[in-house]
Amino acid sequence: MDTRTPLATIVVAVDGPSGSGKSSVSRDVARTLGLRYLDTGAMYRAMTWWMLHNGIDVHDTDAVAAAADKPELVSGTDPDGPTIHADGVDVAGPIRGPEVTGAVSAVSAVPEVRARLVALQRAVIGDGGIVVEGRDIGTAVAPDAPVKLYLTASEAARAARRNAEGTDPARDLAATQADLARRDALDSGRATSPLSMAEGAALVDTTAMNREQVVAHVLGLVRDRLS
Ligand SMILES: Nc1ncnc2c1ncn2[C@@H]1O[C@H](COP(=O)(O)OP(=O)(O)OP(=O)(O)O)[C@@H](O)[C@H]1O
Ligand SMILES: Nc1ccn([C@H]2C[C@H](O)[C@@H](COP(=O)(O)O)O2)c(=O)n1
Repeated sequence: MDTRTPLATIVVAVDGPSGSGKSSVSRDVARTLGLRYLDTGAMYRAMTWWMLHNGIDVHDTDAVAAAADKPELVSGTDPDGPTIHADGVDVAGPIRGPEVTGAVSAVSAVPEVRARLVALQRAVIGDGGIVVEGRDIGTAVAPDAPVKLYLTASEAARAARRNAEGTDPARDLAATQADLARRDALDSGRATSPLSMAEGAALVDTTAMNREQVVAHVLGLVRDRLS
């Protein structure tokens, strides 16, 4: 069977733990190939921002479930400038703050939230031509994607990369590493669509690779599947 796919309809599914390089590598790959780019983590963060902004207790599963269909969430897919709006508000900045980061795993574990966002993600994917990154893209959102990747790196490497971003110079490496480990455990341990490597996915351990090397490797894997 010929499993090659035209570039215009390809779906590249990229999963992996926090800080493994999913967003940066996916954006570079999409930009290079002229594909769209979808950051599904930003959608879970925007949902979480909306819950906090509207006074919903993010640890009250019933309250989160009841509100899951309320926010209007719109994702822009230009890899040069991805956007995310909740009820018309540009939330790209606030969703990266500590309040949302601390609450997003709890909100993401609620099945009604996942069902809503998976439906939105599939609508954005449409006929393809896109790189989609998150935690469950190859396992749940687009299991038939022609290219499925699982990016990972050691916890120490991922923490060092996060700290090198310098957004919080006071933060020490051990605290960053502990936060990554906490979020990985919650994301891998939840009952619905836990973070795991999809069947047929290529494992890319980026611990000893720089960003350019990872992008070149991934571009090779994608080009192998193009018709
Ligand atoms: N191979 C690499 N070597 C060194 N630094 C890298 C590499 N890949 C990505 N980075 C850097 O590591 C940081 C984390 O990468 P990125 O945000 O892409 O990870 P992520 O998997 O999308 O994380 P999250 O799931 O938390 O959003 C960024 O500053 C990025 O530039
Ligand atoms: N497909 C996805 C994407 C993200 N999440 C959750 C789990 C993450 O901790 C959180 C934030 O994602 P990030 O911005 O760090 O990539 O969103 C998920 O459950 N499924």
